[in-house]
Amino acid sequence: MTAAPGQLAATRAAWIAFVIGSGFFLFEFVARIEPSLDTTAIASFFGLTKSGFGTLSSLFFWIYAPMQIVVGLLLDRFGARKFIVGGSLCCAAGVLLFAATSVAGVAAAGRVLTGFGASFAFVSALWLVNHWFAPERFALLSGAVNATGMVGAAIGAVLLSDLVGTAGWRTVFIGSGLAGLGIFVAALLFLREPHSPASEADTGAVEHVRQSLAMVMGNGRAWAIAVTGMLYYLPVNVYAGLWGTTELVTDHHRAQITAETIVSMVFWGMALGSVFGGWLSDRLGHRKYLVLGGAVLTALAYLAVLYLPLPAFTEGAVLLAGGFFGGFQMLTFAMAKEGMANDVAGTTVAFVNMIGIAGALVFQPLVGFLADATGGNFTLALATMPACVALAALIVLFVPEYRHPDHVSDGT
Ligand SMILES: N[C@@H](Cc1c[nH]cn1)C(=O)NCC(=O)O
Repeated sequence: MTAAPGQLAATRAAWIAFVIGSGFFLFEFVARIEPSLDTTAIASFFGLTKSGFGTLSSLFFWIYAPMQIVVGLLLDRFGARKFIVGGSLCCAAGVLLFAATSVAGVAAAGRVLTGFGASFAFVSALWLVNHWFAPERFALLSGAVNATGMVGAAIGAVLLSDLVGTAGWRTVFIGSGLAGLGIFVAALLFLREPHSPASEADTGAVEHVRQSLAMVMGNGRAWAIAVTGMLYYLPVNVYAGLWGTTELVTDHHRAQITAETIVSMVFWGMALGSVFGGWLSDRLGHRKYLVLGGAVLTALAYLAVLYLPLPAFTEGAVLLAGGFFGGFQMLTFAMAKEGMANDVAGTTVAFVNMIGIAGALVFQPLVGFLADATGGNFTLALATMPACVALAALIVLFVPEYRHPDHVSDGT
């Protein structure tokens, strides 16, 4: 039997939305890490100290984190198209502004604009997956969105580092800003709005915010899953994203480049694991015990790397496994969203993401504080990572399995 032309057009529109949503996430992930590609040159160009440069770069997150819930509320009420178009334009404009100025204050405004635009990417991509595709494809496709960001950032960082060395950081920023404008044009021309509760929503803005927040933030199950996701996600931002390399250099006496290579395995593993975990979960039609099992194996992997005297190759292999099973944390988005009505899908995903990011913002300095307090013992300070992931496994054990009728497939 052949598909009707209308169905073919919808399938095409769904995949175009997936590619544009993932492409936007990939672009914003590159934009967020871009200043780290040449910290010394950028700091001296703007006449900044290390701490001044750190503040300039972190402005991205100051706006990105609180915007998450706002983005979720907007998507559920107005749909995704206009926010992906506007968000990608702001993000690209912010990157270009950063590259075009020699005034630190203007660069700071550019960084804020980048973070503001970027805040629409991840949640919008998951919102599009939710509303364009059948419920039993959500875990796989949301895992694929995550993997695009991870792989793109890992490959991009290597390629762009080389390019920064030869062409200079401003050229690289301009190139990536232009790529962001490409996403903007693609969204403007090709992105179609899916059918969703937002298409028919007619509640006033204040009432929409009040009702959606009450539904999501008043739901104990959503909180438990958000905290599970946050604890489970910590090693990615805190170990792999900040302190892991230092721990391997100071406590395991690895060379800097070896330590960086070992730590990068987390991101590769995470890209593979978020797709595989999503595929397996959709195939089994099950989430909870995959999150539980994945979290236990992740905790064991980090414990092994921290405490066993392993050769460098084995450390890399174990962190690849830790990243792989860490990728199963993406299932917390499916679990949370499926427990709620479809008209708060965006707000629910945004809430889980915001709690996850907030956790990293607290734990990055906390691990630094613990390392200082223990006389520079990073192994002990980072033992909080497997402990938190094990706690995530314990919490999810008590989360009831529930699927809202909105997320039961009608077979189409
Ligand atoms: N995987 C998420 C973060 C998360 C939050 N809770 C569980 N995981 C992610 O990568 N989000 C992208 C972002 O930085 O917004």
